[in-house]
Amino acid sequence: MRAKKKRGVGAIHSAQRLARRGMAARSFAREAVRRLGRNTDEIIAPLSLGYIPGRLARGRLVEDSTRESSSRYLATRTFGEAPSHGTPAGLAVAAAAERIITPSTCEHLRTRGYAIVDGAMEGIDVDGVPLAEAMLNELRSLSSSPGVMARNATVLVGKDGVANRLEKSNIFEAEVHALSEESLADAPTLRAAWEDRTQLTLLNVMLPARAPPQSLHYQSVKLQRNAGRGGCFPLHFDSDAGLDARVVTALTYLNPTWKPGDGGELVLFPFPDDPIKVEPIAGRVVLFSSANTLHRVLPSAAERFCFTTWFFAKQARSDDGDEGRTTTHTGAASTQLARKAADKYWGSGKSNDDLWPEPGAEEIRTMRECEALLAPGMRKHLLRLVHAEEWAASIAESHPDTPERTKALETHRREVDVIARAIGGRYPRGLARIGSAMGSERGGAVRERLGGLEVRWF
Ligand SMILES: O=C(O)CCC(=O)C(=O)O
Ligand SMILES: [Fe+2]
Repeated sequence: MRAKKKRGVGAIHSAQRLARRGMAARSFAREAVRRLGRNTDEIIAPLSLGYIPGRLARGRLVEDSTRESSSRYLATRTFGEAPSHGTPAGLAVAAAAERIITPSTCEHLRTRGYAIVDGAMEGIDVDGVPLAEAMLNELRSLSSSPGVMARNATVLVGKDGVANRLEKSNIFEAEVHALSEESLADAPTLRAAWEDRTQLTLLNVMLPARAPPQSLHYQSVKLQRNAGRGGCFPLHFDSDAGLDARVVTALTYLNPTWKPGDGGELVLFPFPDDPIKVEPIAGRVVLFSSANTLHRVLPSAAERFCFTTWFFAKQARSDDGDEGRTTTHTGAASTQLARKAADKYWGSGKSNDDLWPEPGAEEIRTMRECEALLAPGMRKHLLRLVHAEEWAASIAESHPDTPERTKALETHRREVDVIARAIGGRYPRGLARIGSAMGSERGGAVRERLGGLEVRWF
C-alpha cells in the first residue's frame, strides 16, 4: 500500500514535471517559430540594373534599417557545446546570424542565387566593442602574426598528373579550423563565427527543403587579407556540385573606411540577371550559391579584409549527372563533360532534331533549349562562353606572370573552344535566342527577354 502510494505520488510528480517541461518546450517552440516567421527585410536587392554588354552594371543599394540587438537565438549543436557557446562573442555572432538569415534573405538567395545583407551587426557589441570592429581587430592582429596567413594558391593538376601552384598576388588567407589554440584564444569572435551554428540551422529551415545528405551539415571559415596593390580574384565558382559538398557561401566584409576608388568590389554574375558590383563595406554580408553563382573580385588599391563562411552538405550531390561538372580553375572535368556532350551529338550521327524528337512548334523547341542551357550544370559552361574575354583578363590580372598562369590561360581558351562547339552543336536555337536577348539595344534584363525563365540555384 505504501509502496503503491509512493509510486502514485511519484508518477503524479513526474507527470507534472513532464507537463511543465512540455509547456516550456511548447512555448520555446512557439517563440522560435514566431521569430523564424518574422519577415524582417534586411535584404538589399539591386534596383533597375540596365544590361550593358561588356560592361558591369552597378547595383544601387538600399540602406537597411538598424534593429535592436538580441541575444536570444536558436542554436542546434550537433557536436556538443563549442567553447565559444554562451560567451559574449558567441552570443553576439548568434544574434547577428538571426538578422542575416531571414525569410527574405533566403527567398532572394533561392530565386536570384545571391543575397546582400547590410546592418546585421549594427548595435551588437562584444565587451563594449562593435562586433564588426572586434572581428576586424582580430583579423588584423592575426595577419600581422608571422606564419598565420599564407598566400592563396590554386593547385593545378595537369594531364601529366604533375601539380603546379598558381599563386594569387597579394591575397593572404587562413582557415579558422587550422589556427593554433593560441591564435584562437586571441580571436574569439572569428572563432565564434566558425563554431556558432545559428546561420546553418536557419538556412536549413528556410532554404528549399533539403533532405539529408543534402541538408547543410557543417561549416568552415576562411580569413582573408588583401594587401591592396591590385590584389584580386579571377572569375570562378566556389564549388563543383558533383565533387564538392559546399552549398552556400557567405562573405562578411570588414572595411570601415572603404571608399569609391579603393576598388576590391565583389562582382556577381547571376546570369541571366545582370552582373552586380558589391562594395566590400564593413558589416555587409553577401550570400550566394557556392556551386552556381559565378563571381570575382576586382583589383583592390587598398588593404581589404573579409572572411568567407562555407556551408557544406554531408556529401556532394550525386544527381548532378549530365548537368555537368566544372572544376573551378583547371576546368579539366568541365572540358571532359563538354566533350561528352559533343560526342553525344556528333558521334551519334544524329541531328539535333533527333535528340529533341517531339514534334512541336519551333518556339517550344527554342525555349526548351534555353531551359537546358540555363540548368545549373550547363549554365556554368554557357557562362564561360558569355564572359570568355573578361574571364581571361581576370586570370591575367589576378596572378603574376608565371608559366602556371600561362597554363591556366591556355586551359581557359581550350575550354571555351570545346564548350562553344559542344553547346553550339547541341543547342543552336537556345544559344541564338540567348545571344539575341543579350545583344539587344534596349536596356533591361536578359531574363525578361527570355520570357522570365526560372533558374535553379540550389
Ligand atoms: O574576397 C572576396 O570578396 C571573395 C573571395 C572569394 O571569392 C573566394 O575566396 O572564393
Ligand atoms: Fe569565391
